[in-house]
Amino acid sequence: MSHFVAPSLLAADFLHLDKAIDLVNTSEADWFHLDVMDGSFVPNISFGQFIIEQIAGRAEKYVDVHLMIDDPSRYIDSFARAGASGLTVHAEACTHLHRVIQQMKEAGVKAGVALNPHTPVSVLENVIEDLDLVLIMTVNPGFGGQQFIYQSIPKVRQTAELITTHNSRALIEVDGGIGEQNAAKVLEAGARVLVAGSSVFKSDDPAEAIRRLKHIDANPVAYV
Ligand SMILES: O=C(CO)[C@@H](O)[C@H](O)COP(=O)(O)O
Repeated sequence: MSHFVAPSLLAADFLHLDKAIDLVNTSEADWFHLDVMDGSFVPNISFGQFIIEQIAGRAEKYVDVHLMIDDPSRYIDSFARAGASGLTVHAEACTHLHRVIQQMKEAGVKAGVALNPHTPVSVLENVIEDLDLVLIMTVNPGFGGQQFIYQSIPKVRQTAELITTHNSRALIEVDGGIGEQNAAKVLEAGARVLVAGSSVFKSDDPAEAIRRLKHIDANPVAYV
């Protein structure tokens, strides 16, 4: 099964977001990845529903929205209405994670859960069957351009095992410090979605950077 490439617009030039959107639309990228930060769950503040609505209105591909916000249950419906195809909440930000997953499904979007680097995969044991996506953070969330944490690779493998054991359809997404130097390794561990911010938008040729990530040579483990 081939993998998906999801450029993160956080690393794009915000004065020319239209160009970044057109680039993703016309490139070999599969998804848009949009990072919502609230200045509380993570130190930075990025953008919210109104910007996402505009991006989604121009996007011709799957719109993957990563909510790095406290108590995301308050905003599931409004992000779904803004045009998200899928929403991902942080396990660490939800007191009632099972309920929030049901809320995403009821809102008609794909349901994802993200785990920070310190959070064990075992927190997903009782919800994995309901998930469409598991996002393994490969940096601490809140900033683009950080160093990939190599301990994430066995964690991706553990997640793939959990998915197989529970016969879940969830895809594994990796996010943070992803580029050509580590893409094969995470894919071989079981990742199916590569989020890439700096390695795409800070490169001299973003479309070519996307193309190279899409054509990475790897021997992925078999699951889902
Ligand atoms: O969620 C986040 C950061 O919190 C990411 O989506 C980053 O935006 C990825 O950026 P790079 O590490 O690829 O620059």
